Amino acid sequence: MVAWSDQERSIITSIFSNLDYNDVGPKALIRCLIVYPWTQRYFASFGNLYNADAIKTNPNIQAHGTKILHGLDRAVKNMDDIKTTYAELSVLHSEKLHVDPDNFKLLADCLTIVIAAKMGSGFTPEIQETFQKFLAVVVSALGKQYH
Ligand code: HEM
Repeated sequence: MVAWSDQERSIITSIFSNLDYNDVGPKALIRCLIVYPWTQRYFASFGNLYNADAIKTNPNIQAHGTKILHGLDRAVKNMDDIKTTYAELSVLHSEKLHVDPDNFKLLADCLTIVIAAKMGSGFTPEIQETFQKFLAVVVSALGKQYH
């Protein structure tokens, strides 16, 4: 089990409570699809992903980016049991969507970049340390049902 100090809990809660999910979620997913174009293959049913502009303005991508942030919100609210919280989501990504679990890390990195840009100098190394720990637990939990 992962242990969280009170300080780490308050850092994670405060980062997320200050985020606009409708802004940050789409930006992170858009960045992932442009920077790592092979991730586009999972979104074949989402319509036009022909170039960066098409990806940026695709309403299905925007909606899905927001959905991912709401997915992360569940981990924030269940920090002591992220593994169980994500068991079903892990099965979905593995068995139904066949998403290569390496991609979780790539999306997590894109999210870090978007949040760092938003927070500016407020995204101190200490804040990043806690945020990376949180994302590492999320990525590991999402990969748990792969075999
Ligand atoms: C931080 C990592 C991620 C989180 C928290 C997350 C969360 C979610 C959530 C909440 C859903 C909706 C599940 C449902 O409808 O019940 C979903 C669906 C999906 N995810 Fe992820 N996801 C992550 C990473 C990824 C990555 C890296 C990819 C592919 C590169 C991916 C591809 C998909 C696809 C294709 C769907 C189904 C979309 C649809 O057809 O509506 N996910 N994800």
